[in-house]
Amino acid sequence: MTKAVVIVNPSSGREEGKTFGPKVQMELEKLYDEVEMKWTEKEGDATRFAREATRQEVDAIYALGGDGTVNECVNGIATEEKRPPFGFIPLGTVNDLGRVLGIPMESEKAVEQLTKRRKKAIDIGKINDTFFVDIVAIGSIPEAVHSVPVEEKTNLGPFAYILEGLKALSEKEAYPFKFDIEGEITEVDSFLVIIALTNSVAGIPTVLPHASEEDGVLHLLAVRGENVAPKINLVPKVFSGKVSEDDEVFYRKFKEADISLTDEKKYKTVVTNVDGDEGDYLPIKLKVFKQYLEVFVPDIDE
Ligand SMILES: Nc1ncnc2c1ncn2[C@@H]1O[C@H](COP(=O)(O)OP(=O)(O)OP(=O)(O)O)[C@@H](O)[C@H]1O
Repeated sequence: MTKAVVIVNPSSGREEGKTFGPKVQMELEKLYDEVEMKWTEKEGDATRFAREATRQEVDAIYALGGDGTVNECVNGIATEEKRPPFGFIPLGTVNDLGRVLGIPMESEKAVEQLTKRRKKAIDIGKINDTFFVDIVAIGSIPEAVHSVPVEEKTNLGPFAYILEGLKALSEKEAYPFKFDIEGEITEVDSFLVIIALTNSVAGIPTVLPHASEEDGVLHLLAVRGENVAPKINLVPKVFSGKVSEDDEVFYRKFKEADISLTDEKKYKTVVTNVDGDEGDYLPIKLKVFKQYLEVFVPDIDE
């Protein structure tokens, strides 16, 4: 007797969960004896459902939702010793992990692919006590993202973040970061720090061309500079992946790191963005868990 649990956030993206939920159920019933649908109502539901299902030792957990829902489900699974494979249909605006794994962005196609799949073990990261699957971002650009209205996100997709970020650049200053990367201390003034697991940032697959979802390291990129305005020309370079050529960018890969500020009084003012949603304030501890989670990806050879 095999069982899968499907966690649906009906509010994600363009609210397609309601339409696609039953289609996903029908498709997965070809693979599992029982498919249980769980509909989220509020923050925390997806984590709770995923943890309950993991403890029941179900054969697979699936999510239908945006990056926030995927993050919540992974947080429910990752704390447990025996972890079922995880699949998802991206319904949000950015869907970095979905892009990296080759999951179709068109929900109809992604549903069709559900039965033509293989498993792949991917890295996940941890910031303080929370797991993440994609990215931690800190600075003026990610802070601006927190104020992007939901409608703008839904209509413009990833560009909403970039537009909002560029607006913020003219007004904001950099923060005095202190990176403790496996014992090496570096102080960098920066308005944008990205810690990524994959090569896709804000839906753009070229930002960290050498990063891969299974390389067992976190990739940190910080744009150097005290004042934001003179650095504005660096942003297109960052987003076209030409970052390593520039002395004005600090880049390291690592397994564990602490990020704080040289000025402790500013700690409570600098908040992180974790997989697209607001996360902890600085200081933070980061760690990677190599090939820790099995995910379903489309099997293109089949
Ligand atoms: N039934 C619900 N109604 C409203 N909000 C919900 C419901 N269920 C869960 N939520 C909240 O919705 C949040 C955002 O969901 P999610 O990230 O999946 O969609 P999104 O914001 O449209 O996508 P993206 O993050 O890619 O932009 C979740 O973190 C959760 O707190």
